[in-house]
Amino acid sequence: MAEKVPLVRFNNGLNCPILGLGTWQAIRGEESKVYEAVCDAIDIGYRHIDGAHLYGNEKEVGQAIKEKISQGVVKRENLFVTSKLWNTFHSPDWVETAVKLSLSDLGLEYLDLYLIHWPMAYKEGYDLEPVDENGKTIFSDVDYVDTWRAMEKLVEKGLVKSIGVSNFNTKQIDRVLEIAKIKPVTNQVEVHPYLYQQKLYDFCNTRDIVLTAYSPLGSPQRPWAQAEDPNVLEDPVVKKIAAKHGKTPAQVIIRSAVDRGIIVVPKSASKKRLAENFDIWDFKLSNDDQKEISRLDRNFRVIPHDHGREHKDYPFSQE
Ligand SMILES: NC(=O)C1=CN([C@@H]2O[C@H](COP(=O)(O)OP(=O)(O)OC[C@H]3O[C@@H](n4cnc5c(N)ncnc54)[C@H](OP(=O)(O)O)[C@@H]3O)[C@@H](O)[C@H]2O)C=CC1
Ligand SMILES: O=C1CO[C@H](CO)[C@@H](O)[C@@H]1O
Repeated sequence: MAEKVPLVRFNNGLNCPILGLGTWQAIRGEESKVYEAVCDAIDIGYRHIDGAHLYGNEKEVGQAIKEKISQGVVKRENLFVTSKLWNTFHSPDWVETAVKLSLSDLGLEYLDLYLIHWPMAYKEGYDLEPVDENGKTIFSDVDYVDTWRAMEKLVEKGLVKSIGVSNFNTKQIDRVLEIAKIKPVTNQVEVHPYLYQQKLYDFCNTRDIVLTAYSPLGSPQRPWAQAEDPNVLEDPVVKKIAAKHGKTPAQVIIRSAVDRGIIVVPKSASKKRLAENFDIWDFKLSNDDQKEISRLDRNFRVIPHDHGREHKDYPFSQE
Protein backbone atom coordinates (compact mmCIF):
# COMPACT_ATOMS: atom_id res chain seq x y z
CA MET A 1 0.00 0.00 0.00
CA ALA A 2 1.51 3.30 -1.08
CA GLU A 3 2.40 5.75 1.65
CA LYS A 4 0.13 8.81 1.73
CA VAL A 5 1.83 12.06 0.79
CA PRO A 6 1.21 15.04 3.10
CA LEU A 7 -0.98 17.77 1.65
CA VAL A 8 -0.28 21.49 1.49
CA ARG A 9 -3.28 23.73 2.02
CA PHE A 10 -3.54 26.58 -0.47
CA ASN A 11 -4.89 30.05 0.32
CA ASN A 12 -8.15 29.06 -1.46
CA GLY A 13 -8.71 26.12 0.92
CA LEU A 14 -7.78 23.43 -1.64
CA ASN A 15 -5.07 20.84 -0.97
CA CYS A 16 -2.07 19.77 -3.02
CA PRO A 17 0.21 16.74 -2.42
CA ILE A 18 3.58 18.13 -1.35
CA LEU A 19 5.48 15.71 -3.59
CA GLY A 20 4.69 15.39 -7.29
CA LEU A 21 6.15 14.11 -10.52
CA GLY A 22 7.89 16.45 -12.99
CA THR A 23 7.26 15.63 -16.65
CA TRP A 24 9.65 17.84 -18.55
CA GLN A 25 11.45 15.19 -20.57
CA ALA A 26 12.37 17.05 -23.74
CA ILE A 27 15.93 15.90 -23.57
CA ARG A 28 17.80 15.89 -26.88
CA GLY A 29 17.87 12.57 -28.68
CA GLU A 30 16.03 10.76 -25.89
CA GLU A 31 12.78 9.05 -26.73
CA SER A 32 9.98 10.25 -24.49
CA LYS A 33 9.28 7.82 -21.67
CA VAL A 34 6.61 9.93 -20.10
CA TYR A 35 3.73 7.45 -20.51
CA GLU A 36 5.60 4.73 -18.59
CA ALA A 37 6.88 7.23 -16.03
CA VAL A 38 3.39 8.52 -15.20
CA CYS A 39 1.98 4.96 -15.01
CA ASP A 40 4.84 3.85 -12.76
CA ALA A 41 4.56 6.95 -10.61
CA ILE A 42 0.83 6.45 -10.02
CA ASP A 43 1.45 2.78 -9.15
CA ILE A 44 4.09 3.86 -6.64
CA GLY A 45 1.69 6.33 -5.03
CA TYR A 46 2.37 9.71 -6.67
CA ARG A 47 -0.87 11.68 -6.88
CA HIS A 48 0.45 14.97 -8.24
CA ILE A 49 1.64 15.40 -11.84
CA ASP A 50 3.37 18.61 -12.96
CA GLY A 51 3.16 19.27 -16.68
CA ALA A 52 3.00 22.02 -19.26
CA HIS A 53 1.90 22.57 -22.84
CA LEU A 54 5.54 23.45 -23.59
CA TYR A 55 6.71 19.94 -22.74
CA GLY A 56 4.89 18.57 -25.80
CA ASN A 57 3.82 15.41 -24.00
CA GLU A 58 0.44 16.16 -22.44
CA LYS A 59 -1.26 13.55 -24.67
CA GLU A 60 0.99 10.82 -23.27
CA VAL A 61 0.53 12.10 -19.71
CA GLY A 62 -3.24 12.03 -20.28
CA GLN A 63 -3.16 8.50 -21.69
CA ALA A 64 -1.29 7.29 -18.62
CA ILE A 65 -3.80 8.98 -16.30
CA LYS A 66 -6.70 7.46 -18.26
CA GLU A 67 -5.11 4.00 -18.09
CA LYS A 68 -4.62 4.17 -14.32
CA ILE A 69 -8.16 5.47 -13.75
CA SER A 70 -9.62 2.70 -15.92
CA GLN A 71 -7.57 0.10 -14.00
CA GLY A 72 -9.11 1.44 -10.78
CA VAL A 73 -5.69 2.39 -9.37
CA VAL A 74 -6.76 5.98 -8.83
CA LYS A 75 -9.82 8.20 -9.16
CA ARG A 76 -9.66 11.55 -10.97
CA GLU A 77 -10.62 13.39 -7.78
CA ASN A 78 -7.61 11.89 -5.98
CA LEU A 79 -5.15 13.14 -8.58
CA PHE A 80 -3.69 16.63 -8.70
CA VAL A 81 -2.83 17.69 -12.26
CA THR A 82 -1.00 20.90 -13.13
CA SER A 83 -0.41 22.52 -16.50
CA LYS A 84 1.09 25.86 -17.52
CA LEU A 85 0.13 28.66 -19.86
CA TRP A 86 2.98 29.13 -22.31
CA ASN A 87 4.43 32.55 -23.13
CA THR A 88 2.81 32.72 -26.58
CA PHE A 89 -0.70 32.53 -25.08
CA HIS A 90 -0.54 35.49 -22.65
CA SER A 91 -2.91 37.69 -24.56
CA PRO A 92 -6.27 37.55 -22.69
CA ASP A 93 -8.10 36.34 -25.80
CA TRP A 94 -5.72 33.34 -26.09
CA VAL A 95 -5.85 32.12 -22.48
CA GLU A 96 -9.02 30.04 -22.69
CA THR A 97 -7.91 28.52 -26.01
CA ALA A 98 -4.62 27.53 -24.40
CA VAL A 99 -6.14 25.84 -21.36
CA LYS A 100 -8.63 24.00 -23.56
CA LEU A 101 -5.74 22.72 -25.66
CA SER A 102 -4.06 21.30 -22.56
CA LEU A 103 -7.35 19.85 -21.30
CA SER A 104 -8.03 18.24 -24.64
CA ASP A 105 -4.50 16.78 -24.87
CA LEU A 106 -4.73 15.49 -21.30
CA GLY A 107 -8.28 14.19 -21.82
CA LEU A 108 -9.43 15.95 -18.66
CA GLU A 109 -12.41 18.15 -17.87
CA TYR A 110 -10.57 20.35 -15.41
CA LEU A 111 -7.06 21.07 -14.15
CA ASP A 112 -6.29 21.22 -10.46
CA LEU A 113 -3.78 23.99 -11.09
CA TYR A 114 -2.89 26.24 -14.01
CA LEU A 115 0.19 28.43 -13.84
CA ILE A 116 1.44 31.34 -15.91
CA HIS A 117 4.67 29.59 -16.93
CA TRP A 118 6.76 32.80 -17.14
CA PRO A 119 5.94 36.48 -16.67
CA MET A 120 7.26 37.18 -20.20
CA ALA A 121 4.85 37.31 -23.14
CA TYR A 122 6.02 36.18 -26.59
CA LYS A 123 4.46 36.84 -29.97
CA GLU A 124 1.03 35.20 -29.85
CA GLY A 125 0.39 31.90 -31.60
CA TYR A 126 1.07 28.20 -31.82
CA ASP A 127 4.75 28.65 -32.65
CA LEU A 128 6.07 28.23 -29.12
CA GLU A 129 9.50 29.73 -29.83
CA PRO A 130 8.83 32.54 -32.32
CA VAL A 131 12.12 33.96 -33.61
CA ASP A 132 13.07 36.73 -36.03
CA GLU A 133 15.50 36.41 -38.95
CA ASN A 134 18.42 36.74 -36.52
CA GLY A 135 17.16 33.89 -34.35
CA LYS A 136 16.05 36.24 -31.57
CA THR A 137 12.85 35.48 -29.67
CA ILE A 138 9.99 37.77 -30.70
CA PHE A 139 8.42 39.28 -27.62
CA SER A 140 4.94 40.71 -27.09
CA ASP A 141 4.12 43.57 -24.76
CA VAL A 142 1.09 41.93 -23.09
CA ASP A 143 1.19 42.74 -19.40
CA TYR A 144 1.01 39.67 -17.15
CA VAL A 145 -1.59 41.40 -14.94
CA ASP A 146 -3.96 41.32 -17.91
CA THR A 147 -3.10 37.65 -18.37
CA TRP A 148 -3.89 37.12 -14.69
CA ARG A 149 -7.40 38.58 -15.10
CA ALA A 150 -7.98 36.08 -17.92
CA MET A 151 -6.68 33.25 -15.70
CA GLU A 152 -9.27 34.20 -13.07
CA LYS A 153 -12.02 33.69 -15.63
CA LEU A 154 -10.88 30.06 -16.04
CA VAL A 155 -11.63 29.43 -12.37
CA GLU A 156 -15.02 31.11 -12.71
CA LYS A 157 -15.78 28.84 -15.71
CA GLY A 158 -14.78 25.68 -13.80
CA LEU A 159 -11.95 24.82 -16.20
CA VAL A 160 -9.33 24.99 -13.45
CA LYS A 161 -9.60 24.71 -9.66
CA SER A 162 -6.61 26.88 -8.72
CA ILE A 163 -4.34 29.34 -10.49
CA GLY A 164 -0.79 30.39 -9.81
CA VAL A 165 2.40 31.75 -11.30
CA SER A 166 5.84 30.42 -12.12
CA ASN A 167 9.18 32.21 -12.36
CA PHE A 168 7.73 35.45 -10.95
CA ASN A 169 9.92 37.72 -8.82
CA THR A 170 8.66 39.59 -5.74
CA LYS A 171 7.71 42.79 -7.59
CA GLN A 172 5.81 40.84 -10.20
CA ILE A 173 3.89 38.94 -7.51
CA ASP A 174 2.95 42.15 -5.77
CA ARG A 175 1.72 43.67 -9.04
CA VAL A 176 -0.54 40.64 -9.52
CA LEU A 177 -1.77 40.84 -5.92
CA GLU A 178 -2.69 44.52 -6.40
CA ILE A 179 -5.30 43.63 -9.02
CA ALA A 180 -6.17 40.04 -8.09
CA LYS A 181 -9.71 38.98 -7.30
CA ILE A 182 -8.28 35.47 -6.92
CA LYS A 183 -4.81 35.23 -5.37
CA PRO A 184 -2.13 32.99 -6.86
CA VAL A 185 -1.88 29.84 -4.72
CA THR A 186 1.74 29.12 -5.61
CA ASN A 187 4.84 30.47 -7.32
CA GLN A 188 6.71 27.61 -8.99
CA VAL A 189 10.42 28.44 -9.13
CA GLU A 190 13.79 26.75 -9.17
CA VAL A 191 14.76 25.58 -5.67
CA HIS A 192 17.62 23.26 -4.63
CA PRO A 193 20.55 23.56 -2.24
CA TYR A 194 22.54 25.71 -4.71
CA LEU A 195 19.54 28.07 -5.14
CA TYR A 196 17.95 27.90 -1.70
CA GLN A 197 15.60 30.86 -2.36
CA GLN A 198 15.29 31.94 1.28
CA LYS A 199 14.24 35.53 0.43
CA LEU A 200 11.58 34.53 -2.08
CA TYR A 201 10.41 31.81 0.32
CA ASP A 202 10.01 34.33 3.17
CA PHE A 203 8.30 36.82 0.86
CA CYS A 204 5.80 34.26 -0.43
CA ASN A 205 5.08 33.10 3.13
CA THR A 206 4.05 36.62 4.09
CA ARG A 207 1.60 36.65 1.16
CA ASP A 208 0.22 33.15 1.89
CA ILE A 209 1.61 31.85 -1.39
CA VAL A 210 3.29 28.43 -1.31
CA LEU A 211 6.54 27.88 -3.17
CA THR A 212 6.81 24.94 -5.55
CA ALA A 213 10.35 23.72 -6.26
CA TYR A 214 11.19 22.88 -9.84
CA SER A 215 14.49 21.29 -10.92
CA PRO A 216 14.90 20.26 -7.26
CA LEU A 217 17.77 17.89 -8.16
CA GLY A 218 19.51 20.53 -10.26
CA SER A 219 18.17 19.12 -13.54
CA PRO A 220 21.41 17.22 -14.25
CA GLN A 221 20.39 16.21 -17.79
CA ARG A 222 19.43 19.71 -18.95
CA PRO A 223 20.69 20.06 -22.53
CA TRP A 224 22.80 23.17 -21.82
CA ALA A 225 24.68 21.76 -18.79
CA GLN A 226 28.43 22.49 -18.87
CA ALA A 227 31.05 20.05 -17.59
CA GLU A 228 32.24 22.64 -15.05
CA ASP A 229 28.73 23.26 -13.62
CA PRO A 230 28.31 22.15 -10.02
CA ASN A 231 26.10 19.07 -9.52
CA VAL A 232 24.11 19.21 -6.33
CA LEU A 233 23.66 15.43 -6.28
CA GLU A 234 27.46 15.13 -5.98
CA ASP A 235 27.85 17.75 -3.26
CA PRO A 236 30.00 16.42 -0.38
CA VAL A 237 27.82 18.00 2.33
CA VAL A 238 24.64 16.54 0.81
CA LYS A 239 26.39 13.17 0.50
CA LYS A 240 27.54 13.33 4.13
CA ILE A 241 24.01 14.10 5.39
CA ALA A 242 22.62 11.34 3.17
CA ALA A 243 25.10 8.78 4.53
CA LYS A 244 24.23 9.78 8.10
CA HIS A 245 20.54 9.03 7.51
CA GLY A 246 21.14 5.97 5.31
CA LYS A 247 19.42 7.77 2.40
CA THR A 248 20.54 9.02 -1.02
CA PRO A 249 21.48 12.62 -1.95
CA ALA A 250 18.26 12.94 -3.98
CA GLN A 251 16.17 11.85 -0.98
CA VAL A 252 17.91 14.37 1.28
CA ILE A 253 17.36 17.21 -1.20
CA ILE A 254 13.68 16.36 -1.70
CA ARG A 255 13.17 16.05 2.07
CA SER A 256 14.89 19.39 2.60
CA ALA A 257 12.23 21.09 0.44
CA VAL A 258 9.36 19.14 2.04
CA ASP A 259 10.53 20.08 5.55
CA ARG A 260 10.30 23.75 4.54
CA GLY A 261 6.69 23.23 3.40
CA ILE A 262 7.75 23.62 -0.23
CA ILE A 263 5.92 21.52 -2.83
CA VAL A 264 8.51 19.61 -4.86
CA VAL A 265 8.24 17.98 -8.31
CA PRO A 266 11.33 15.91 -9.16
CA LYS A 267 11.32 14.23 -12.57
CA SER A 268 12.43 10.70 -13.22
CA ALA A 269 11.80 8.29 -16.05
CA SER A 270 13.25 5.34 -14.13
CA LYS A 271 10.95 3.23 -11.95
CA LYS A 272 13.78 2.68 -9.47
CA ARG A 273 14.47 6.40 -9.05
CA LEU A 274 10.74 7.25 -8.99
CA ALA A 275 10.44 4.89 -6.03
CA GLU A 276 13.59 6.29 -4.43
CA ASN A 277 12.34 9.88 -4.71
CA PHE A 278 9.05 8.85 -3.13
CA ASP A 279 10.67 7.03 -0.22
CA ILE A 280 11.39 10.02 1.99
CA TRP A 281 8.93 9.65 4.83
CA ASP A 282 10.95 7.45 7.19
CA PHE A 283 13.53 10.07 8.18
CA LYS A 284 13.68 13.73 9.11
CA LEU A 285 16.46 16.23 8.72
CA SER A 286 17.69 17.91 11.90
CA ASN A 287 17.78 21.71 12.15
CA ASP A 288 21.55 21.49 11.80
CA ASP A 289 21.22 19.41 8.62
CA GLN A 290 18.86 22.00 7.15
CA LYS A 291 21.20 24.84 8.16
CA GLU A 292 24.13 23.10 6.50
CA ILE A 293 22.09 22.64 3.35
CA SER A 294 21.05 26.30 3.37
CA ARG A 295 24.71 27.33 3.53
CA LEU A 296 25.34 25.57 0.20
CA ASP A 297 23.37 28.33 -1.56
CA ARG A 298 25.47 29.89 -4.32
CA ASN A 299 22.76 31.54 -6.38
CA PHE A 300 23.34 28.97 -9.13
CA ARG A 301 20.50 28.76 -11.63
CA VAL A 302 20.08 25.76 -13.93
CA ILE A 303 17.15 27.39 -15.78
CA PRO A 304 18.31 30.98 -16.48
CA HIS A 305 16.10 31.15 -19.59
CA ASP A 306 18.75 33.18 -21.38
CA HIS A 307 16.72 33.92 -24.51
CA GLY A 308 14.33 35.98 -22.39
CA ARG A 309 17.03 38.20 -20.86
CA GLU A 310 16.15 41.23 -22.97
CA HIS A 311 12.43 41.00 -22.20
CA LYS A 312 10.99 43.86 -20.13
CA ASP A 313 9.54 41.26 -17.76
CA TYR A 314 12.59 38.98 -17.49
CA PRO A 315 12.27 37.96 -13.82
CA PHE A 316 15.83 37.27 -12.76
CA SER A 317 17.38 40.73 -13.24
CA GLN A 318 16.01 41.53 -9.79
CA GLU A 319 17.31 39.37 -6.95
N1 LIG B 1 8.09 26.13 -14.20
C1 LIG B 1 9.22 25.98 -14.87
O1 LIG B 1 9.69 26.90 -15.56
C2 LIG B 1 9.94 24.69 -14.81
C3 LIG B 1 9.32 23.57 -14.31
N2 LIG B 1 9.98 22.38 -14.23
C4 LIG B 1 9.25 21.22 -13.68
O2 LIG B 1 10.04 20.65 -12.65
C5 LIG B 1 10.28 19.29 -12.94
C6 LIG B 1 11.61 18.80 -12.37
O3 LIG B 1 12.68 19.55 -12.87
P1 LIG B 1 13.72 18.97 -13.95
O4 LIG B 1 14.33 20.15 -14.60
O5 LIG B 1 13.06 17.96 -14.78
O6 LIG B 1 14.90 18.34 -13.10
P2 LIG B 1 15.10 17.55 -11.72
O7 LIG B 1 15.88 18.44 -10.84
O8 LIG B 1 13.84 16.95 -11.25
O9 LIG B 1 16.08 16.43 -12.20
C7 LIG B 1 15.67 15.44 -13.10
C8 LIG B 1 16.90 14.67 -13.51
O10 LIG B 1 17.46 14.02 -12.35
C9 LIG B 1 17.55 12.63 -12.58
N3 LIG B 1 17.13 11.96 -11.35
C10 LIG B 1 15.87 11.82 -10.87
N4 LIG B 1 15.86 11.18 -9.69
C11 LIG B 1 17.15 10.91 -9.41
C12 LIG B 1 17.77 10.25 -8.33
N5 LIG B 1 17.07 9.76 -7.31
N6 LIG B 1 19.13 10.14 -8.35
C13 LIG B 1 19.85 10.63 -9.38
N7 LIG B 1 19.31 11.27 -10.44
C14 LIG B 1 17.97 11.40 -10.45
C15 LIG B 1 16.61 12.33 -13.73
O11 LIG B 1 17.10 11.24 -14.48
P3 LIG B 1 16.16 9.93 -14.76
O12 LIG B 1 14.92 10.42 -15.42
O13 LIG B 1 17.03 9.09 -15.61
O14 LIG B 1 15.90 9.34 -13.40
C16 LIG B 1 16.66 13.61 -14.54
O15 LIG B 1 17.76 13.63 -15.39
C17 LIG B 1 10.21 19.25 -14.47
O16 LIG B 1 10.15 17.94 -14.97
C18 LIG B 1 9.01 20.12 -14.71
O17 LIG B 1 7.81 19.41 -14.44
C19 LIG B 1 11.29 22.29 -14.61
C20 LIG B 1 11.96 23.37 -15.13
C21 LIG B 1 11.33 24.66 -15.28
O1 LIG C 1 9.57 24.35 -17.71
C1 LIG C 1 10.52 24.56 -18.42
C2 LIG C 1 11.40 23.49 -18.86
O2 LIG C 1 12.52 23.93 -19.58
C3 LIG C 1 12.30 24.94 -20.47
C4 LIG C 1 13.45 25.07 -21.41
O3 LIG C 1 14.16 26.22 -21.26
C5 LIG C 1 11.98 26.13 -19.66
O4 LIG C 1 11.80 27.25 -20.44
C6 LIG C 1 10.72 25.90 -18.94
O5 LIG C 1 10.48 26.84 -17.97
